[in-house]
Amino acid sequence: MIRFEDVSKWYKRKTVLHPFSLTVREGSSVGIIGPNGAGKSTFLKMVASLERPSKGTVSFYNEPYEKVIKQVRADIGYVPQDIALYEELTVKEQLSFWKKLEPRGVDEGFLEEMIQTLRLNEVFDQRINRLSGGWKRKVNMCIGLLKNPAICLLDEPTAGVDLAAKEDIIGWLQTLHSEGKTLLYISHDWYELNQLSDEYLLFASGAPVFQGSKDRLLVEKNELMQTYNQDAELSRILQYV
Ligand SMILES: Nc1ncnc2c1ncn2[C@@H]1O[C@H](COP(=O)(O)OP(=O)(O)OP(=O)(O)O)[C@@H](O)[C@H]1O
Repeated sequence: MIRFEDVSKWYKRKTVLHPFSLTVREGSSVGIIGPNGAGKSTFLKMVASLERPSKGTVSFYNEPYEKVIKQVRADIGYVPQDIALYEELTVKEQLSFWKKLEPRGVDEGFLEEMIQTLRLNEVFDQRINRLSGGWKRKVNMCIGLLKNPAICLLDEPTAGVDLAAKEDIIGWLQTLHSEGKTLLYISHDWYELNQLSDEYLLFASGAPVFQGSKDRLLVEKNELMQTYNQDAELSRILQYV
């Protein structure tokens, strides 16, 4: 349902993603892995339509992106790696601020379930600047997914959080997956990846070099390590599969 065809991306003279093609199935939960700087975030931003390809085409629902742009915008929720919250607001104020910005309104039942699962009600009246990194990341996630999106994109959703917050976040993402939503998330954490992914997308040196199940990754990992033997970080990642 999401298809990249011969897509590449460059900034000025710097090529960040070399030409690649891939498809993401509706309802799949895709763990995006790879060394720093391999192009994972740029790829995710292109799915989110925050970045456009320099060359090639992206289609959603078998239609070119340009034709279904409105539906795509409505269907996508993006949780950025960087937390950008208003530090002076309480969690409650923060959520109501972002709710007002949703053009189609918010499904209150869904929001309530997300708040409960992430236990945000425990810190509802606290200002953001008083919260730990784990709570901030949960608020950040709640805002990114406020509109109950069919396609959930998350850039390192559990980076820097403690185990309790991690369990909450993983639990919520598992719920979304079980409801048939499509999940794409970047992670460096094999615990999280094992809990959530039914498919892996591995980036190396500016291109996706593997897409498939964990079983297939296990079969192909030695070959991948040999092919990219200059990339010590990639070998390190694959050692933990
Ligand atoms: N707006 C930009 N202008 C120029 N270069 C960029 C821009 N955005 C990303 N890059 C470069 O593209 C390359 C890939 O970056 P990207 O953030 O996609 O990698 P990543 O795999 O997500 O890395 P990380 O794991 O560190 O987040 C990096 O070398 C980065 O410096």
